[in-house]
Amino acid sequence: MRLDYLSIFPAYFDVLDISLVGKAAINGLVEIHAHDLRDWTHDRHRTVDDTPCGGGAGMVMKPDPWGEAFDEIIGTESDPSVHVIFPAPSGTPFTQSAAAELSSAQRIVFCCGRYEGIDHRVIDYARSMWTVHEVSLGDYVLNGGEVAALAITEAVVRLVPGFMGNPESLAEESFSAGQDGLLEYPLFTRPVSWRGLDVPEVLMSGHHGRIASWRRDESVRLTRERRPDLTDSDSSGIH
Ligand SMILES: Nc1nc2cc(Br)ccc2s1
Repeated sequence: MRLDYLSIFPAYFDVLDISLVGKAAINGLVEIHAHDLRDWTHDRHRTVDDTPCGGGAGMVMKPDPWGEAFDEIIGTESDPSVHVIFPAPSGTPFTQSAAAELSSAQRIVFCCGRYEGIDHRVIDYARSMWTVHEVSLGDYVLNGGEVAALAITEAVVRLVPGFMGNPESLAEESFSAGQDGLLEYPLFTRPVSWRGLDVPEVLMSGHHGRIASWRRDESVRLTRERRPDLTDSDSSGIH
């Protein structure tokens, strides 16, 4: 899997060299390329933004640098196997299933907006050429798409076959299919008693049936408490 990042702050992605994703890069599972969008400007000030047509506050990212960067980084041929991701507050909520789908992609290009956002024609052009995802990480606004791109990267790359040492652990995580799309149950380890707080007895019983039942009940309880929106989804197993 090749991952490209287009940003006016490419140094944000240096962290990928030291994180788990860096390990995958070393193993050859992923190839990471960060690019400075200003490298595709031609004026002395390396300008990437301009005032919004129709008025309004703030600045909008000009389409020209993006188009030239696309030409060099991705090419000028249409290819639906290339996934282009635009993190944006107005995007579709990013989910574990979206991460799972992207984990089989061979090419992902992250376009990290700044200012008030990117000229919409950039997204329209990308849609005419590649598979585009406008995604949000939640109902809050960041200063740019870089942090969102890092979060999406981690969610996707950890699902790439061969990345996780123990792929079985993925099956029991929150939102995973193995968890019926529910939130993960509470976890405990030794010591059995810590500062007056004990591990639930059932987990020390060695009775696998009771343990499984307790964990399921806890997942259902937590999901109903914290994410009632998940309890009606088809994959949740609870209605
Ligand atoms: N939650 C998010 N906020 C932002 C802000 C900008 Br500017 C670009 C992308 C995103 S994703």
